[in-house]
Amino acid sequence: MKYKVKRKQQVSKGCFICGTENHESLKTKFYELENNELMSISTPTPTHQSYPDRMHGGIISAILDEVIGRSIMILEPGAWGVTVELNIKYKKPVPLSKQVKATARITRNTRLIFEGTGEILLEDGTVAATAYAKYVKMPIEKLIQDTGGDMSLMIDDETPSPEEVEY
Ligand SMILES: CCCCCCCCCCCCCCCC(=O)SCCNC(=O)CCNC(=O)[C@H](O)C(C)(C)COP(=O)(O)OP(=O)(O)OC[C@H]1O[C@@H](n2cnc3c(N)ncnc32)[C@H](O)[C@@H]1OP(=O)(O)O
Repeated sequence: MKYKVKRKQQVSKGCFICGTENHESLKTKFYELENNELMSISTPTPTHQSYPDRMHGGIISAILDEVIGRSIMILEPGAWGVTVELNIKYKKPVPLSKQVKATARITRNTRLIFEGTGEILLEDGTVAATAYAKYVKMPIEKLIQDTGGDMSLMIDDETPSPEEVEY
């Protein structure tokens, strides 16, 4: 099905997944969709390899962690959390030579925690990995207190976004 992109999420400067100023980052972009799911698009490089032309399982897990963790912002803008549980099932190899898409949604949201599920999708729509994750909510002020509360570490994504996505 096709879904309209409602909003591009901000990215950060230093994060391993979305950091624009982190040379090893996947430079992942995040798109909030009309069905209240989040889609991420990542651009892997040889840095992210396990076996030749196969994305490392730890990197796959990091993408899923972030795309699920960011899905809370669709339901509750301004909410943040830290991962306390993450379960991944690897079903197909993920090639390094192509962009990698992931989708996620929140399945439970309480005052203290949230949970969600996500998938890595290959170009033909095949599900290459699935994930369940749980997060403990934490105010952003606490998460960035060691930087002196520098919110300029989060920046707008200036790259063009698709108007709609299909999966
Ligand atoms: C401005 C720049 C920003 C840039 C940003 C860019 C990136 C944007 C990313 C956004 C998306 C994020 C995606 C990746 C997010 C990570 O990768 S976070 C990194 C990995 N995770 C961590 O570092 C968490 C490490 N764990 C901890 O820090 C501590 O265990 C916690 C979670 C703070 C809990 O601390 P604690 O001392 O155990 O506290 P405790 O009092 O026992 O528990 C507090 C509450 O937490 C709950 N809790 C704790 N553990 C659990 C559990 N496993 N299950 C259920 N509830 C639990 C309990 O309900 C408890 O509540 P009460 O029972 O007291 O009512």
